[in-house]
Amino acid sequence: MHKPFPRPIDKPRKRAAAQLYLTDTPKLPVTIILFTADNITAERCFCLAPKQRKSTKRALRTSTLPQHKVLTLLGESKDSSNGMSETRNMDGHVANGSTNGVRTLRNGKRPFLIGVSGGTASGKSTVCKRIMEKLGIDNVAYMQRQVVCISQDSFYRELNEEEKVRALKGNFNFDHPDAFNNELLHQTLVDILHGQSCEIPVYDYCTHSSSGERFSTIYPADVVLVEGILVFYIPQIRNLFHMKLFVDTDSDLRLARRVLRDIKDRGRDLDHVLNQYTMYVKPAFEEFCLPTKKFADVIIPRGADNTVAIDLIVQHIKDLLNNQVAVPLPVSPTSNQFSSYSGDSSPASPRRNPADGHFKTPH
Ligand SMILES: Nc1ncnc2c1ncn2[C@@H]1O[C@H](COP(=O)(O)OP(=O)(O)O)[C@@H](O)[C@H]1O
Ligand SMILES: O=c1ccn([C@@H]2O[C@H](COP(=O)(O)O)[C@@H](O)[C@H]2O)c(=O)[nH]1
Repeated sequence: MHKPFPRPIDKPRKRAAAQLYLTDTPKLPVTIILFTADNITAERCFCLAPKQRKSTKRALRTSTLPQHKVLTLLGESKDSSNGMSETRNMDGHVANGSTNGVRTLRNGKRPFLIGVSGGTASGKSTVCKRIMEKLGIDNVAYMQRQVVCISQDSFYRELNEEEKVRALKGNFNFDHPDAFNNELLHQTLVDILHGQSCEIPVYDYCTHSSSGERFSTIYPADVVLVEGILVFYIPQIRNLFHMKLFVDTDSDLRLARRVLRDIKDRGRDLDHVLNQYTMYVKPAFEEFCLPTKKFADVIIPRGADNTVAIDLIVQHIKDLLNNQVAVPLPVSPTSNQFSSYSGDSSPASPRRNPADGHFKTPH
């Protein structure tokens, strides 16, 4: 359970710099993150009218007020008793029921990012699902989950008309690193590491596209699982993970599972699945996915059948959540043309990867 909020300020000299993250959708709550000298200390959601957003942003830009002052300025109710304080808008109205506050991070620490890779239909999603089940997360409301899971598939890039026609015929290579919007995935993970809520596109395998209108919100969580065939391929993305898992399942079994799944869930027929598999999926697995196995910290043979491996990982996550494991900094990209993750608050010095600095597919 996280502590009641606003928390008592134990050290008066600690000042909070507040940062306001605005979403483009006016109806969505804005997220305000309070930083102190050592780390993110709290994150709150507020529903503000557009005008209020502007003035609040201006007021907060240079703020070095103590936390409770910042929250007063924002109109937060002070009489929270259950750790999920009411969030009020600037007029003092309850914004959205009583449990709409986004949870604060585990003692203000940065989230722990776990990458889960492996070939198609190796069981990546199933392994993540088992981990969540064993942690009992699936019974917890989305906003309050300590562990969340996202898929690289949400970050497939938009296709042009000609590519769409080819995709519908099974003639597009969805297993090549360039099929993804890697910049967006990278930026999303950087935002997650900074404790921000993120919106990720909802991908439709039948139309091979994200609608552009449907998003799912990822709320700040202590542990974030990121699964996908190529999450370890791009160094800037790979280096953001604190822990890397590779699900290693026999390729015949993967093909058999893929055939059944793609026909049942992804609107394909047998010809389509087999053509795509032989033409693109298998060669790309060998060229791009399999070579990234060497980056894994833990290889999970037989995927979700490997209950011993899953139990060990679950135990590690539990220890993390109970603060019994020191969280290392992920490798920080030195220079990046898209965004930067500055893990500047940790004393640990980041490991550097000589391949960093160029955000493109390393052919
Ligand atoms: N251990 C398992 N035993 C039986 N079926 C499984 C197992 N793991 C995964 N599957 C099935 O195989 C298919 C692919 O699994 P999934 O977890 O979606 O793989 P990935 O995320 O790696 O593509 C799904 O239909 C899933 O239900
Ligand atoms: O529009 C699409 C997008 C992706 N695919 C295939 O999906 C897999 C990756 O997902 P897994 O869950 O890891 O299997 C990849 O092999 C693509 O070929 C697709 O067919 N159509």
